[in-house]
Amino acid sequence: MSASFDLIAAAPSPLAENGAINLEMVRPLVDHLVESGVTGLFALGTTGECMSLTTSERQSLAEEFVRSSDGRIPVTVHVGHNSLAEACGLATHAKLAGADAIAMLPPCYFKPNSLDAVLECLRCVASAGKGLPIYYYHIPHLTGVPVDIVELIGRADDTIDGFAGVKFTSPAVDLFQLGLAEAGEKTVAFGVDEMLLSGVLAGATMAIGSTYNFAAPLFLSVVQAFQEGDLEEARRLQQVATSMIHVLIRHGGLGAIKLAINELTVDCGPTRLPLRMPSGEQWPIIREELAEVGLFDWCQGLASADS
Ligand SMILES: CC(=O)N[C@@H]([C@@H](O)[C@H](O)[C@H](O)CO)[C@@H](O)CC(=O)C(=O)O
Repeated sequence: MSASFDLIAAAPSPLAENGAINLEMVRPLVDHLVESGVTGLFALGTTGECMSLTTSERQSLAEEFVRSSDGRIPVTVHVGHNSLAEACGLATHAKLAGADAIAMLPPCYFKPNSLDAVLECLRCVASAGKGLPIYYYHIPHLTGVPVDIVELIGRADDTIDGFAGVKFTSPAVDLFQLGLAEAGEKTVAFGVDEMLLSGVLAGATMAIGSTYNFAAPLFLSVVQAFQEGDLEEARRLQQVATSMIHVLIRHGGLGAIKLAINELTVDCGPTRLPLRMPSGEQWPIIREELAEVGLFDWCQGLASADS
C-alpha cells in the first residue's frame, strides 16, 4: 500500500465456557492479530463487550492485552463507563498498564445533554489518563448521544490535553462530517466495516472494527485497490466484505461475529448475556454462506480453518 492506513481490530474479550474472563486466550488472539496484518488493536470496546464486564475484569484484560502485544502493535483501551468515576479509574489504570491510547464512550444512561457536557466528561477522563492520547468514541445509534464531531474536534483540540481524535461509528448520514473532520488533521477512525470504502473515500486514514479480527486481508485489499486507483476493484472487494457482514448480521450480529472469530481464528469463548451467540450447530450453515459470498477466496488462511 502506498500511503499509510491503519486497520485496527476491535478485539473480542476471551471468555471461558462458564462466562469468566479467560486471560490465557488473550496472547493467542493477539499473536493471530499481529500475524494477520492489522496495525493495532482496540480492546474492551463494543466487540469486547465492555459494558458486560466488571471494572476489575476490564483492568485484568487491559493488562493482558498490553502484555501480550509486548510492543508489537499499539493497544488502545476503551475506558468509557456510565460512571465517570469508574471511567477515570480505568483511564489511570490503562496508563499504568502501558496502553498506547485510550478511548471514551460518553455516559449513556444519564446522557450529557450538550457538547459542553460531553467535553467536560472527556476532559475528566483525559486528565485521569495522565497525558495518554484519548479518542472520543462516537456511536450515537447505540449511546443516544448525538454530537457534531467537527465541532467536537475543534473544541477538544484547543482545550483537552492528549485529545487525539474520534472513533467514528455512525450511520451514513453523518459521513460527510468525517471528511470535514479529517481536514482538521485529527485522526478519525472509521468504525463501520460494511462501509469501509465509503469512509476511505470520505478521507479516513484509520478504521477500527470487529470483522478485521478475521478478514483483515480482504479489507486491506479494499484499501490497497483504492490507493492504486482501481475503484472498480475496491468496490468489488467491498461488496464481498459487505455481503459477508450481512450474513453475520442475519445470523445474530455481534454474537455471530464472535462465533466467526472463534471458528476462523482463536477460540474466544461465548458472549455474555444480554448478547447471544448462534449455537455451534449453526456454524456449518453460516460458513457455507460465507463461502458463497467469497470470504474464503480472500482470506486464504481461513479456508483451512476447521469447518
Ligand atoms: C456497533 C458495532 O459493533 N460496530 C463495530 C463494527 O465493527 C461492526 O461490528 C461491523 O461494522 C459490522 O456491523 C465497531 O465499530 C465496534 C468497535 O470498534 C468496538 O468494538 O468498539
